[in-house]
Amino acid sequence: MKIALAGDHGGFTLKGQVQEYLLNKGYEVLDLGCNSEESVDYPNYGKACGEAVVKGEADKGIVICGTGIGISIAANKVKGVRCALCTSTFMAEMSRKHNDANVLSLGGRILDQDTAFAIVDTWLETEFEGGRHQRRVDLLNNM
Ligand SMILES: O=C(CO)[C@H](O)[C@H](O)COP(=O)(O)O
Repeated sequence: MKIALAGDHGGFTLKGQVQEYLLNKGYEVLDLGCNSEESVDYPNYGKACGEAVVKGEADKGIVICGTGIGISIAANKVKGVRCALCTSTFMAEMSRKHNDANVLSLGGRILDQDTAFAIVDTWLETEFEGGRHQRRVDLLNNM
C-alpha cells in the first residue's frame, strides 16, 4: 500500500517519524514535503496530499500540521477527500469504520510519537463497515 505524506513546518518532525515508521512496516511512501522546519503554508500541502489520493497516485494520505486542523480543512476542499483529524485511536477507528476516511490528519504539536504511531496503525488497519454508513458517505461524496 502506498501512503502520500505531507505537512507544514509544524508537522515536519512528526512527518519524518511517521515516514520512517511506515517504511519500516513495509508501506510505500510518497513524500510531498515540506522538507525542513522553514515556515511554509499548510494549504498547499493539504491540497497536494488530497489530490494525490484522489488521482490514485497513493492509496491513502496522511497530513500533518501543528494542530492538524488547518491542513485537514485544506485536504477536505479536494473533491473526493474525506480527511479526518484524529487525536485518539478511537477517532481513527471510527473515521475508517463509519466515514471511510481516505486521509488522516495529525497534529505535530499535539501528539507524542507513540500516540501518533498508534493512531496511524489503527487507521491503516481498520476497514470501512459499509451498510448504513455507505449511504452517508455517498451523501458526502455528492455534496
Ligand atoms: O497548525 C497549523 C494550522 O492549523 C499550522 O501548523 C500553524 O498555524 C503554523 O503556525 P506558525 O506559522 O505560527 O508556526
